[in-house]
Amino acid sequence: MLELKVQPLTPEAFAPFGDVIDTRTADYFPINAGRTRRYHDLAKVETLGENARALINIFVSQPIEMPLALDFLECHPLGSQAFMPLHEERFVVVVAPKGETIDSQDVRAFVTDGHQGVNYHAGTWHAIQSVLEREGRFLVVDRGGEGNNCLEYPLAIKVVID
Ligand SMILES: NC(=O)N[C@@H](O)C(=O)O
Ligand code: NI
Repeated sequence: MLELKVQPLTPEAFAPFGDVIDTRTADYFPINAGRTRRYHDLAKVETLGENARALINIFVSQPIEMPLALDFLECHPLGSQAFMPLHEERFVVVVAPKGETIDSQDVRAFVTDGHQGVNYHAGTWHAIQSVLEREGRFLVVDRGGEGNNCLEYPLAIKVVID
């Protein structure tokens, strides 16, 4: 079984897998007579295939127990998938590069700090949402449309936090 210890999420380390959504590291410009800071175009939304469209969702998830035991990773070949916590919830992110197969050497585990969201690029292998400590409410932006947009790859992983 592959055992991984989570590392703090950073945009650089996550770049091969997608985007980190974080107003603390993003540029903005003023709108609405200066009352609003627009943090603009923070992540690459991909909606591929027939009748593809962007979906706005809310996920309400029960917390996981650590160590986290995974028996598969999944991917969405036809679109990106973004998770943004609505109440500074922390969550565990396990990813592997897009591809037909997964090399265990390439799997990475991260933990967010409550201010961060993630956007998985189309095809990035990832664990299903794994929120820590308390029930989590997340804004989720992903892809709707025709075709199978959820593939699973069997892989046993134990994720530890420290
Ligand atoms: N299935 C679904 O909507 N969610 C998963 O893709 C996930 O990444 O949590
Ligand atoms: Ni997913």
